[in-house]
Amino acid sequence: MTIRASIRAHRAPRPDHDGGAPAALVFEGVTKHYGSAVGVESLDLAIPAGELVTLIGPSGCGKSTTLRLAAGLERPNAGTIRVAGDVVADRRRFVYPEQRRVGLVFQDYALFPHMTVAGNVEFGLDRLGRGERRARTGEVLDLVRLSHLADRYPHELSGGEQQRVALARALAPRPAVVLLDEPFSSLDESLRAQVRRDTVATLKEAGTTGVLVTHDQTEALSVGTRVVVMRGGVIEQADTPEKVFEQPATRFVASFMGDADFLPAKVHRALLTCEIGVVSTVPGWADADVDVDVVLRPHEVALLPDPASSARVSAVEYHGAFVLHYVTLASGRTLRSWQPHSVRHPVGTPVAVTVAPGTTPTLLLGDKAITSPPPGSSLKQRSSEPAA
Ligand SMILES: Nc1ncnc2c1ncn2[C@@H]1O[C@H](COP(=O)(O)OP(=O)(O)OP(=O)(O)O)[C@@H](O)[C@H]1O
Repeated sequence: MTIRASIRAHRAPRPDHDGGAPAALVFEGVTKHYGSAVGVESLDLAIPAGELVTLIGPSGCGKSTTLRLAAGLERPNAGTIRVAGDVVADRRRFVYPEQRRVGLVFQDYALFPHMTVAGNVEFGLDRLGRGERRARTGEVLDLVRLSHLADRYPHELSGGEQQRVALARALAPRPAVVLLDEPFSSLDESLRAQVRRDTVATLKEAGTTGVLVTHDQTEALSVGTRVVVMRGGVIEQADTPEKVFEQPATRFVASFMGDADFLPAKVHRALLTCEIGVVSTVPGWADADVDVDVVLRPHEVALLPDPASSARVSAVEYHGAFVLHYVTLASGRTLRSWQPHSVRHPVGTPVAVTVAPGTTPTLLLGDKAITSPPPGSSLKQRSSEPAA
């Protein structure tokens, strides 16, 4: 089964409905090409109401194209896009951005400089009467805790406050989904975490579905109720943050979402072994005999000085709370290991390398993760095969 097919199957029975209520945003077989460049290819994704989905992937993988298609800033070449159950783009139909129930928050906020905070928020509410417009503006400014700055102009606000105005403006018309394109990237590190927490809390409080594009792996994992990892215009994996990190579907996801090292390994009679010895048992693989690669993350690798070991610490990087140790194994391959702040093994120290207890490492066959023995890897099967 291809990854795309498996993602579809996993959303059964109806990809665009969640217990009767339509999903907030649905892409069905959506393709967008720019000449010969692939923006997105046969994209299938259903985002239930109330979720906050993070979109992540390398530069050029199609994140912004996905948002722009949802917003109505691009027309798909093929496929169907639905917002809150309504078709907004397909072969025949195309609903313009201002008529879609989507709100947008961009990296640069795009506030109108000549309008006050209240003016900026009221701007998208022109279909309401004056009284209702004022009341709704007051409500969303309360929500983002900016009521006291309603009469200021954007240049009189901090970056974090401008971001909150942009969010209030996006939320004011009660959109079915808010699309956020790297909304925190122009904020400095110390402010970013606070603004991020405020934004997530505001979206939750408003009960609004969000799709957030980010370059930052930690942000994708910590903010999203679901993380969508893209590559080359297609979805590699769409899952909970825990699954994406702990059970990556592919070699690419394993290496893109956090640090990962790969070692050739073998599963024989339910025992996973590689160059560092026995890694773990693999329940349910009692009859298997198969060569795989094992994915080891630095927090799963334990070190202990051992003069008899041929593995050596080859580099040490100080990261503050933790210290990253690079270890060169007898084969010349390198593994990384996070050690607590107080532990520093000098370069050249011989170390025994083991896997932290309780680790259930991901196994790869080629570039895909496997959770059960592949066909043809059973010892029983092989012993019953007639000799050639
Ligand atoms: N207007 C355009 N004209 C031609 N090609 C485009 C256009 N917009 C996007 N592309 C191409 O489509 C692909 C996807 O671009 P997109 O902007 O969606 O990627 P991205 O994942 O958002 O990248 P980044 O992280 O760098 O912002 C890229 O190969 C890009 O060069």
